Amino acid sequence: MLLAVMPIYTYKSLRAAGSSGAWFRRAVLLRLAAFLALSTPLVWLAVCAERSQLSTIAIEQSRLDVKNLARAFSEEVNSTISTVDMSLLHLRTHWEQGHEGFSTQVERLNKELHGRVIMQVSVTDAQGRLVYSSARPANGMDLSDREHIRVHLEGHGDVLFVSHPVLGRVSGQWSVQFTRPIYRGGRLDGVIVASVAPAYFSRFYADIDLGPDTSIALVRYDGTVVARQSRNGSGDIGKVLRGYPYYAWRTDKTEKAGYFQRHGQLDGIERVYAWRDLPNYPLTVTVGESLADANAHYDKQKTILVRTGVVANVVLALLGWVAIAAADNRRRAVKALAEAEARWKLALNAAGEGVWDWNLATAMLNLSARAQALLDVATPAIACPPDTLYQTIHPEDMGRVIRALRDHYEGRTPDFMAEHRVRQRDGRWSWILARGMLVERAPDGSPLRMIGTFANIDERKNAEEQIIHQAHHDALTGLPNRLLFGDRLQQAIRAAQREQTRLAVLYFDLDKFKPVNDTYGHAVGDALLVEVAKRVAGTLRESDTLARLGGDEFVVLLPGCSEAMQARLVAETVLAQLNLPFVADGHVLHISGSIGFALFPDNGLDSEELLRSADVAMYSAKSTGRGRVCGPDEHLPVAA
Ligand SMILES: Nc1nc2c(ncn2[C@@H]2O[C@H](COP(=O)(O)OP(=O)(O)OP(=O)(O)O)[C@@H](O)[C@H]2O)c(=O)[nH]1
Repeated sequence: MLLAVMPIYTYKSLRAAGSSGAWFRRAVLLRLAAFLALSTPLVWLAVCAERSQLSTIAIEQSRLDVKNLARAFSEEVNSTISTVDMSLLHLRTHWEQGHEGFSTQVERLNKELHGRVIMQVSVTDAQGRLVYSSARPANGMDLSDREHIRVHLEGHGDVLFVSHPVLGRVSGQWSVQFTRPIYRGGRLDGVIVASVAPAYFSRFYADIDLGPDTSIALVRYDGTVVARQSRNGSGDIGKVLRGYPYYAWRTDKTEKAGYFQRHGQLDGIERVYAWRDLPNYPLTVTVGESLADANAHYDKQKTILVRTGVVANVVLALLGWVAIAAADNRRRAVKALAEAEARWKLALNAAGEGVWDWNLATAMLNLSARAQALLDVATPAIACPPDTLYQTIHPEDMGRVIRALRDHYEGRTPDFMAEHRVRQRDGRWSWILARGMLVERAPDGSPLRMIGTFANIDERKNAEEQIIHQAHHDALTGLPNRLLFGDRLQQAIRAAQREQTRLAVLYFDLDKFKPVNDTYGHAVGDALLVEVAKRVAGTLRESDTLARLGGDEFVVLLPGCSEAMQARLVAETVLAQLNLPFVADGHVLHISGSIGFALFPDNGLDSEELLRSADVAMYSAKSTGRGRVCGPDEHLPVAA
């Protein structure tokens, strides 16, 4: 059958349709390339966005750091300058009260301040000539041209002045001059000068490692670098910075602190800067952390991010490859399935077979056009729960169908096959051969889906029935033959045994039949035999069986007959019919018959014995004159 050779595509077989070669198919590789061309930029866009986010965080963190440092630095520097200023005021008081013991005061003060700041102290007269120096003997040198002296000689009031850093000609050391005017009697009497090494202002940060490119500077109101802690060491002291936003303090006093980001003027390094004005002095502190240092804190995270991107890209590529290869496999399998389906449907249609697909989970039966015609249903999909099969299947076939289904479900048969009748819409029964096989089971093993075919077998069934009929019936009269009669007689005997009843058999042979044949021909003899069968059958009950054993011999089974009298009565009735004239093929014929009968169990305990008894009785009737009925007890006359 076609079903046996056609491929059955199940989910498993679809999966199996894929092969390792699928990975390297051109179509798969092209799709993978397209997938990667789309997904890779997305992955790296995400990585770049995250890296940029980290850079933003780095700069924000850096701003916070430099802001805090600028505040701390400004407080420290302010404290140092206050110390210097307080010391100047203290020494000025001494100087104003008299010059004696002034050197001692200076030494004592330096001792007290040791560790915080060490100052050299000088004093000029009202003309700017040096009258005292803690570093060397006063030689009356004219210092009136120096900015930090001149500013007081010009009279700008009692304010602290901070000078440009000056590189000592002899010492080679930088110093910054802090000066205040000296008054006597309300008039300018000179200038007191404290010289301080700029390193004092940034020493506090020498030990703080913010990164190699961090810059901490103290800048004068005109942009002059007073002190700077950077990779350049003290090399930048005295240089003038231009164009920085913190100059605004001179015009716009509202801004006292702020940020900016730029390339450093002194070393070209890009930094995040925080600046803050000293509250009481014309100085600004700046702290700058290089972007490279700020970002270095997040280098590890950035490296991890890049590695994550690489891993994500690889994983995405592999997953994409698997998914694309699987999709390609499935597409090919489905295509192969469609082609195969088309092929075998064509083959099945050509063979006149209908295809059915029964979903047991939804109880829906899908039918091809041919299957629909065979079942004689109006739609290609019908509800068909297993317990409604009896509505369409012939009751006599139902048990066989259910058994075949159960055998297949339980694995005893490789496929399902059953021949059964189905009811047509006009009420007729039509024979079909149903074949099928389970293609899907639930995880618990219960059947989910079956597919199969229907074929109409009416013709074969009719032929079979005809053969069976011919094997059991007499071709001339249509009566049961010896075989069928023997079968029915055995069944009747078994029933009589079970029910403790009796039955009778008549055995009769026509008298003077041969002359009919001889006189009118065989065809007339045949016609007479047919008429005899009809007439005798007409005298019997439906439950009786009239059979032709051959020639002009007939038997009758009387299942309900329990008395010899009854049997005799039936035999007499049959005989009366045989004695009546027959018309066969236009000829009026007169025959008769000799009838013997026997009873079960009286005259035989099985069919053969019983028939033999009836035959013997018939022979008695024949030999005692013909045209009569004889029972089993009526013996043959003793031969003369
Ligand atoms: N026409 C016809 N004749 C048959 C058929 N079968 C057997 N015969 C004939 O039927 C006759 C039966 O023989 P007998 O029963 O001895 O002949 P009979 O004349 O009835 O003799 P008795 O029974 O002694 O009265 C034979 O001539 C057979 O050839 C048949 O199917 N058709």
